[in-house]
Amino acid sequence: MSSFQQSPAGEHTGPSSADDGAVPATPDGPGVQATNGTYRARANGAPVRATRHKGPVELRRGQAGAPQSDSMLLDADPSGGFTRTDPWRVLRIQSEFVEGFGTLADLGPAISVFGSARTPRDSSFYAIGEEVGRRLVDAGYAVITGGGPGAMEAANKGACEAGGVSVGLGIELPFEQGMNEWVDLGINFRYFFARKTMFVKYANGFIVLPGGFGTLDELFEAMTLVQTRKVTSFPIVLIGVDYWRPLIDWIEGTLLAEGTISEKDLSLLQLVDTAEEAVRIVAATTRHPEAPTAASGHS
Ligand SMILES: C/C(=C\CNc1ncnc2c1ncn2[C@@H]1O[C@H](COP(=O)(O)O)[C@@H](O)[C@H]1O)CO
Repeated sequence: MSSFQQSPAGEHTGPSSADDGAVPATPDGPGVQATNGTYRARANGAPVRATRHKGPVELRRGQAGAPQSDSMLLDADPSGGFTRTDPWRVLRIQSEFVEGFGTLADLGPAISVFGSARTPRDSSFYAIGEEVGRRLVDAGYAVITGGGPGAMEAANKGACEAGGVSVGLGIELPFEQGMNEWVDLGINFRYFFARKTMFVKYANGFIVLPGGFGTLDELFEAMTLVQTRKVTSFPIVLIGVDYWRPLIDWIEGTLLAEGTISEKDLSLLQLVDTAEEAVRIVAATTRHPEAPTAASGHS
């Protein structure tokens, strides 16, 4: 038996030998799905009994047998393989931005505080982190951290205990840590880059405590964004002169000396030893905030 391929407009697009494959039940009689996904009518050319509409497209005879979008949506895909494809990931990434923007839009003035996930609770930098959180709240800022342990926990603790808005932007890691207990408004991210956007978009400046690769990554991203004027009026304050001095010396002695950065770029960083100085600098450099409270609504 022979059959023909037919476009939705009803033009014949060429012969084919068919009687193969599954025959979907359609309102107009049976059809056969071709390898290119179109449907062709059987040779006996079922008469047009109905026209199926699919958005702006009209489908008749065999073409009308194409599965409906709804039924494809509701059909279980036993493999679940599509969730490991890039188009699906794009949607997941988009959902992280939607969730982040939606949750943080009303946050008000905020400062992101970075620092090592490994800072012990009995360390002087943990105490300084707590004081930073507390002083930021007293100055009218919400405190945003990575929501993890160490310096992040310290800043969240200070902010929470001072009655401010304590935000944690957690990251999914192979070794599950969970959000520290001092986070009152937490969002978990799968993707570092989506999370990093939130640190910058919803903060008026950065305070950076001693840290490792993660902290350096966040610090250098912020410096690049300020250097390239992707963000403006964005103070970056490093706490811990002894810890950061060798890095600053290297930046000065090598990067500046070799001309890979300019004098102006170097001035992006401010180096201090106390929470008080750090908060004074960010407060002086950012617009004066209205004081948000922990009760501020976020939907
Ligand atoms: C490695 C350990 C815990 C990991 N947990 C983290 N949770 C949330 N955020 C994290 C975590 N680790 C790194 N970060 C981010 O990077 C910065 C700290 O990284 P560093 O390498 O420790 O300096 C921090 O600001 C977070 O945004 C505990 O063993």
